Amino acid sequence: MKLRGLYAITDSQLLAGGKLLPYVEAALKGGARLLQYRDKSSDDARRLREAEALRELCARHGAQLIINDDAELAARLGVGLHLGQGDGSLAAARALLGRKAIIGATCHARLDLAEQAIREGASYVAFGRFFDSNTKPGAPAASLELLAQARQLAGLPIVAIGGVTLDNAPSLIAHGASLVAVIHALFSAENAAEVERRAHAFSALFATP
Ligand SMILES: Cc1ncc(COP(=O)(O)OP(=O)(O)O)c(N)n1
Ligand SMILES: Cc1nc(C(=O)O)sc1CCOP(=O)(O)O
Ligand SMILES: [Mg+2]
Repeated sequence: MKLRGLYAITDSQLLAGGKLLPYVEAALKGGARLLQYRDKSSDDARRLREAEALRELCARHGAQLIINDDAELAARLGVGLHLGQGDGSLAAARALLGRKAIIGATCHARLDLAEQAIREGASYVAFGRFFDSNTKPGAPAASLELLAQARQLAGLPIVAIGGVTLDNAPSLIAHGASLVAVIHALFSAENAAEVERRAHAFSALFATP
């Protein structure tokens, strides 16, 4: 599967109150190619239940589910994984999940971290944050020039994250981003129909002329 397009990431606050499944389904209908389940709680039973439901939705829409932080849950469901710098060994996760699994790595604004992630078996490398982020305002800042440099270095898909909106996503794509990862500008919508409209608009930015 070619990794290119909208990468939607869930948020426990924005999707509270029964919005998780309808809003995610809207994002998938709008063309999201990857969906990351990002839930920082320790309620393992709920996390398993929700991740299973998301796996089913992704399968129905031809998208890939990625679990944030939790290699064991990803292995249990047979889906992908995203690891940050403090989230455990990428090489160990690759051994656990097998060579076909999608495993992504946070590289902040550092090409050396991307080189290391590539050596350890990453499927994509993620850089950010590129703009002011509602979700993670304190994340280290990254520049558009970095994306162009990463393009030279990595034969892998490059994910851009952090404050991505419909207005600024074109600059990220022009500088080499293969996927744009979005939370607030996608899921802060008033209703599921608006999520779908936004997802369509993000996806259209990747359409080849
Ligand atoms: C696609 C993508 N890129 C970066 C991150 C951030 O990961 P991390 O630094 O581990 O921070 P948390 O998301 O775990 O708070 C991500 N989740 N997804
Ligand atoms: C989870 C995350 N990681 C980041 C990083 O820079 O590594 S920025 C971020 C939050 C992305 O959410 P929003 O689209 O609302 O800014
Ligand atoms: Mg993490």
